[in-house]
Amino acid sequence: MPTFRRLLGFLRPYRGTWALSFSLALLAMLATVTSPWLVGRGIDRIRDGDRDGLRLLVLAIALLGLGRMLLTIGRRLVAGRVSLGVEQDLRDRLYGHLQALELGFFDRWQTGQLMSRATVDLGAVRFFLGYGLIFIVQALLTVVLATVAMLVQQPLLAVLALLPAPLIVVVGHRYGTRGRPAQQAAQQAVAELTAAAEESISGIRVVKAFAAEDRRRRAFEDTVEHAFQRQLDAVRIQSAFQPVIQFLPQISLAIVLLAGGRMVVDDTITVGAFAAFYVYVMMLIQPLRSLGVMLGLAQRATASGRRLFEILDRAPTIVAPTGPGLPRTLPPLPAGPDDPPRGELRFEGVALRYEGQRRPALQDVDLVVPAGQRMAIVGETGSGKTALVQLLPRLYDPTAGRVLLDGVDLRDLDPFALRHEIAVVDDDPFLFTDTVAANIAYAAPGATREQVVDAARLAQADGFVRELPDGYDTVVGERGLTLSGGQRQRLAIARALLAGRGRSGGAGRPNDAAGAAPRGAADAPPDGPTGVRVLVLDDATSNVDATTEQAIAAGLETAMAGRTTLVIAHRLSTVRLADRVVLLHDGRIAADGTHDELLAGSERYREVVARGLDGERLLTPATPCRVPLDEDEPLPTGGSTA
Ligand SMILES: Nc1ncnc2c1ncn2[C@@H]1O[C@H](COP(=O)(O)OP(=O)(O)OP(=O)(O)O)[C@@H](O)[C@H]1O
Repeated sequence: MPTFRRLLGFLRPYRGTWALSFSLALLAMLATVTSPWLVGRGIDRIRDGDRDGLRLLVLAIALLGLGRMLLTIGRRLVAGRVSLGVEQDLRDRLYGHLQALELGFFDRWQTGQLMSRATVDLGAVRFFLGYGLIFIVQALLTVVLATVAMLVQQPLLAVLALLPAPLIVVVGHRYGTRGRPAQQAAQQAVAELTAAAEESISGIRVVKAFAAEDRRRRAFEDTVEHAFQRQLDAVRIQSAFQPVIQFLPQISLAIVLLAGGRMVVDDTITVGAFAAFYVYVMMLIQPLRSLGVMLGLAQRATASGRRLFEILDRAPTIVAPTGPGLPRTLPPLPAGPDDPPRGELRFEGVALRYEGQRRPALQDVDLVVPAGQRMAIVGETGSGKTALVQLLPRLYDPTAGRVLLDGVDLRDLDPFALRHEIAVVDDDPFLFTDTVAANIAYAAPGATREQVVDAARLAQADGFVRELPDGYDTVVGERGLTLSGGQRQRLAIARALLAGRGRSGGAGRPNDAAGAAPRGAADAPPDGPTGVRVLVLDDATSNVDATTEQAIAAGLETAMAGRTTLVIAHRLSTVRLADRVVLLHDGRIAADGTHDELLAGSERYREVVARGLDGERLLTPATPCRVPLDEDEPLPTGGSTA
């Protein structure tokens, strides 16, 4: 019941419209209930041979019918507005809420589950609130008004005719208690089906690559069978109850024919009164029957509502903090050469344990990354590299300790504002179904075409983009399936290069001026990206060949210049982009220093290099690297691990 009451809460903004709809329904029902009485009077006029009286009554019946028609048209229009309004509100609220929820929520929910709630459940709720509820009210009104009319005219006959009514209520109630759980189970099964289908389609490449179509199909057939059985359970209950609910009103008709017919024969009532009564009972049948259907609708809506509230009640955990002086803002970006550089990162006693995980992904992480430094993060798979960088845009909050950007605890910042300060290039970049240009300009919607092309050129994407059928206006498919992994990665780098542009309003690149960039800053074009303090590259060049990678590295050089950069590195060439290397092991910092220092001093680093860090290339002194390094800096060869 609380769910039902909460669902009614969605009608609150439409109280006025709903009241209008209700009033129109009431008037229409009054007209409906009056007409059998007029029909009865008309029949008596026929018996009496009263032509004028009959004509008048026919006119009244016709006018009443016309009025009812107009009222119903108005009521339907008004109810339609309510239904569509509720649907829109529900969609906005659910989508807005999903957007506000933190990443951790999506770790535990299947996409298909969320999709089915956003479509199937939302549809059930809006149909019930928009139409179902008014049908129920209308049906109840008809029952009440017709009952009153019958009681006023023939109390005894009315009581006899209404004898089966309590039975209908009892059966309806039983139907409710047994039908609701069955409906819920069926809906859950359909949601699982949707989730399974979604996963099969989005994972189609893996399915095909491992020739797992048959296995996948069999698993899917099991899910279909489960959904089929649950729906069959619901149908069985429906099949047993619905016909009974339909049959019971027929008993009333039989009683009226029997008892009322005798009264006419005995001259206790007129034929007209009997006819009117008969029409009243007929009038009751449809609402009583549809009440059963509507009960089912109400049940479904309540079950769906519960599933929607399960999401809506899940409060986002990563939100803008409230309290005196909160959320805080970051110190301004440098406006001139004398201003301090920005982008300093501090990890103080940081630990992160993902929900439901026993082992922490990060623990006791103490780290200071000075503004403008480029730090490579290396480590075996699962060592916590991604976990560490995910803390920066507050995709997750640390479970212990704190992370500070330019002296401000990230938890004191509005995550929305913070994310404008940090550009991330993922290792599996997601592209939206949109043009190449729009995908590049995703983080900077105000960027001009020139800026987009510029960023693409720097990311070595311009060449292949121009060869696409519509160049920058080519729409790339879902997840950019029409592009290769390397091409997607280059677009993602271009996107990061553009991030923050036009937001800070400052001309040029703010951090350059203070000389924070240890190298490369001087090579950057004067109209480079602005505003982003921290750049995170999650093995951003893992999908491209060596030649392209070197070219991208030159572009990255521009992006990194003057801003703090954290690079998750799997290869030597990526490590070479950095001033400093941090080695993670089991979520802890195992070594920290330059590549050469670590090679010389850390046994574990040497192991990681030899086993995982694309060892061959790292250990081969001949590995070419055209990243512009300072002339006096020797190329790291890594030979010492041999
Ligand atoms: N969303 C998540 N929910 C629960 N556990 C997670 C989640 N993401 C990562 N983990 C776990 O946390 C640990 C650290 O994972 P992380 O992704 O940071 O490793 P990584 O060093 O980036 O590995 P790789 O090089 O393979 O990408 C792993 O044990 C992983 O299983």
